[in-house]
Amino acid sequence: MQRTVRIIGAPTDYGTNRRGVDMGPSAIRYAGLGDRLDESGRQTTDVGDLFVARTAGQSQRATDSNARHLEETREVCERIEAEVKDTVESGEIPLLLGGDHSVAIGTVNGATRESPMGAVWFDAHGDFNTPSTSPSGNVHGMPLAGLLGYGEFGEMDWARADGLREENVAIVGVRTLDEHERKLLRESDISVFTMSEIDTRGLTDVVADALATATDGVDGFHVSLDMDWLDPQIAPGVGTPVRGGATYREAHAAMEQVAERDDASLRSIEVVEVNPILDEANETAELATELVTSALGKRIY
Ligand SMILES: NC(=[NH2+])NCCC[C@H](N)C(=O)O
Ligand SMILES: [Mn+2]
Ligand SMILES: [Mn+2]
Repeated sequence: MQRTVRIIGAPTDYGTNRRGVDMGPSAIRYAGLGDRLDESGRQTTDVGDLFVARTAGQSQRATDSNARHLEETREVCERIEAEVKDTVESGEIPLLLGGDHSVAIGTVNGATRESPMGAVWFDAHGDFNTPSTSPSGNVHGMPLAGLLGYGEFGEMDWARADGLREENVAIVGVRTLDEHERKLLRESDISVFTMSEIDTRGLTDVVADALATATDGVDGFHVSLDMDWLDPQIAPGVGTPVRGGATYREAHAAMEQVAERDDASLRSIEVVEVNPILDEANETAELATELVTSALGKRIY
């Protein structure tokens, strides 16, 4: 029996200066997420959106600190953590809809339950800045460093997820890194699979390696799907697009490889960075819906 998927919205844009990504959960639901999953044979429940306090005013967030809105991000992530924890404890699979990528701090903290866990992070970026290395001050560029307790995050219990094992973390699709971020990643035990490696070895081999990394010696893994992993031509609705991303077919193939893993080992999944304001007729949200459905077991035949 396949486990039920619990859909949880986290409509936050506190982690980025480009606003609009807080509308991601609506756009993804509007694209038919619940129905698509039901049609594929997956049972679902949708608990709606978690509370995210609105701040009035500016069309873009300020750009004046090392880690902007960290306090608001903590609040949102603690709510996510509680809901995800409850989901995992009740035997369901949490499907978290972002929001910017800072939500991952909540999802992974809720999913680990102190038991060692791995993660596959599909992303154009490393998300491995710390407040002192970040060139932008955007927390969505920091969640992996936060979860692994790097830099200032070492002191932040709410961000660090002690169950996430660094040697079981794989990033897939990387094609841009900030200077200090690159250095810190090289010193870490994270496996980084760049877009160039995908070009030379092929996507299937790379994703097989990433999944092997994420599941080796642990009893569960998390999937973090940043929509900027994809090429901006097919996923234009993201705040930090980078040319040269995964194709439509590569992305589906990767998600099907995720689904081929034992259903019991998938601890949690999230899809983030869908920004409807930057999108074209909701195509990025539709693609997010398709990919998540593939990852949760939908097959062509
Ligand atoms: N989740 C994301 N889209 N992250 C983008 C991060 C971009 C850049 N590395 C930064 O720190 O600002
Ligand atoms: Mn990214
Ligand atoms: Mn990201």
